Amino acid sequence: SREPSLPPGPPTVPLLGNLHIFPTECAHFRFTEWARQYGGFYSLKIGPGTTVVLTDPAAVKVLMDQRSGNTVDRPAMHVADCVTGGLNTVLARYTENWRTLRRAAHTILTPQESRKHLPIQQAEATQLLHDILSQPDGFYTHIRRYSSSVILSVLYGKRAPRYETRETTAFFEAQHEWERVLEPGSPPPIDLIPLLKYVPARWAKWKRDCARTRKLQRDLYFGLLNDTRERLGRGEENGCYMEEILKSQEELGMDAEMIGYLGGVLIEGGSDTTSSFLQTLILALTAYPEAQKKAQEEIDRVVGSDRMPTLDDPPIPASPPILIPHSTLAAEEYKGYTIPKSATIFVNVYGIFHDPDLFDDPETFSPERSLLTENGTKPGVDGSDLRHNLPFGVGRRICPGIHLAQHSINLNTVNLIWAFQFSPDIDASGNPIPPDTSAYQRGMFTAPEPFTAFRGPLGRPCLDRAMSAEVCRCA
Ligand code: HEM
Repeated sequence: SREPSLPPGPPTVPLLGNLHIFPTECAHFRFTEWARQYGGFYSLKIGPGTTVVLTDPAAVKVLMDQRSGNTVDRPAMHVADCVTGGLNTVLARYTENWRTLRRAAHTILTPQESRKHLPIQQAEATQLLHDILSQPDGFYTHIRRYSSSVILSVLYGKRAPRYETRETTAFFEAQHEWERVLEPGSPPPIDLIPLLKYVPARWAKWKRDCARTRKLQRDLYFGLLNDTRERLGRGEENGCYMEEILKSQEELGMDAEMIGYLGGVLIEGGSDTTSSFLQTLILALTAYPEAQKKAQEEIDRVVGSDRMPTLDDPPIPASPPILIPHSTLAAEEYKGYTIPKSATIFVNVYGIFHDPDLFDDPETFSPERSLLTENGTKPGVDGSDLRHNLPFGVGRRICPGIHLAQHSINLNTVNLIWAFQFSPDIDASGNPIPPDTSAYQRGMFTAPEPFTAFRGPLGRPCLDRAMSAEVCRCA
């Protein structure tokens, strides 16, 4: 049962607590329903353990940003340790290894360093326009090619000129297996019943899945690292990030194992997040033609037809539904309640940005709301506890790739709206079939289900000129 010192939550049953009603897919919808019932700070009992869900910007600010020293940990995840030996920065506990990996990631991803990668992003963004123009139906995969090519170039100086490039397909294969391993409900509840760790592999499918995923990841991450090391040995530097890390390896206190996984987590962090945002953007533009029209008019006013957009043109925020869970290092007091040590904390970003008390008509895609007030809240409502970059995380765990990601997002958002008209499919009677904006793939790294969107180029003379050039397909 729920301890009296915990914030309220759904009624519990013996032994399981709330485990039997814990959502295993699209958790943000259920988390949001409960928030409307129990408030922005409520608890769930998962067996003997405690989970806290935050859907209140003030609670997020205090507990996750201001008291981040205590909420910086991640919950135990045995399967992640089996696959990466505790060296995946995103899922790692608050250990010395995490601090070392995080420091190293930070050195290349500062605002100044991120600006140096802009020429790569601009070149890849131009190829993205070219690819969509020449093969519109493939826009979904062209976007995935874009994001993995940017991160592979930044890290290893190696492009992915095609979606079928060896490293890209190897990455998507490994990522697919990784997502299956991490999918809630896919492995048995090992973190709740640690005895399950000792079941022999021949009876534990999850162990065989972990071993296969580990091999796929290591083949790719250490293969890329070895290529870089060998290139350095031949004196053929190309100025990529992993060269810097290899050169300052001792100073950073990293061994080869850590460097391999650092590269891996940055490929993972930099690929599907960025592409999911851009796919979501196209989904929203297709479903909300009025919003698309307004954005095009604004871009026409600022950019026009004679030049392509640049990064100084307008920005837009991104939004994953729930942040990666955090965990407490010690008990934490808030509003008269006590969150115990080792409690799991979810920040329900979806629930916050869909709160009708904070936002007018929150279900509607309406970017212009951000022009009315700083965080897009209703006029007269205090939105000062919100942060526009909340979708990138909180406290000491905030996404280190935020600047690189913002450049990709801003550049491609403006490019896509400037260059194309996205519109829904048409049925047999000629009526538009609006895409389902809530159809998202299940799993930890969510993205819209593939959808169709007719798109026509907007007749930009300078786009035509740029597109008539040959696109370099070399790596
Ligand atoms: C639209 C793009 C992106 C979004 C929305 C995004 C979002 C996030 C979020 C929500 C977290 C968890 C923060 C938390 O626990 O509070 C995170 C962590 C992380 N991200 Fe990103 N990210 C993006 C792009 C990138 C890029 C481009 C990179 C690498 C170049 C990257 C690398 C990482 C890493 C390494 C972590 C783990 C941080 C840690 O746990 O210490 N991300 N990201």
